[in-house]
Amino acid sequence: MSSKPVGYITRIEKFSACHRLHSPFLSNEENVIVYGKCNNENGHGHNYTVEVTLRGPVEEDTGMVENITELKRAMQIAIMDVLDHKNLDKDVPYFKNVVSTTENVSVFIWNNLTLHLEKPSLLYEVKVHETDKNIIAYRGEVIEA
Ligand SMILES: Nc1nc2c(c(=O)[nH]1)N=C([C@H](O)[C@H](O)COP(=O)(O)OP(=O)(O)OP(=O)(O)O)CN2
Ligand SMILES: [Zn+2]
Repeated sequence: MSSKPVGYITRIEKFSACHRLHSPFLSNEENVIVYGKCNNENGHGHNYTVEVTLRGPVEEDTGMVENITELKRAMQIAIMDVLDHKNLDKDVPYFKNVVSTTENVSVFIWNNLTLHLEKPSLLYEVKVHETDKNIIAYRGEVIEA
């Protein structure tokens, strides 16, 4: 029986976007209490950093888990083309009824990458830095509610 080493490859992209944290499930008063300054009616902006990690065997023939050029291509389509320089709430249909928290931005990116990666089963983690201090990761896990 043969075995292959398992590698993790990560690529980073940065995008700028604005948004407003406002839940349709809460009253205006509740939104102010929950989101504070982030509920500002005219929104606010971030310079987001996204780290996407693929996990898989280091293939003997190529020496790679996946060609980073392929990851770069998929991230351009699934992240940059749809989120960079956008108003998340108004320009991205997914966020019409989904609050544009960094958790949900991470889930959106994960879902979109699975549609555009040549080998979506390699997707291991999406990590989004909303600010230098606020960082959220999603690994495609769900919990039955
Ligand atoms: N669980 C989450 N909490 C919060 C989110 C989020 O996406 N998920 N988002 C926000 C706001 O969007 C807000 O913009 C965060 O910015 P801010 O508080 O200014 O960021 P910092 O903590 O880095 O800034 P300080 O310098 O520490 O004030 C809020 N919560
Ligand atoms: Zn914000």
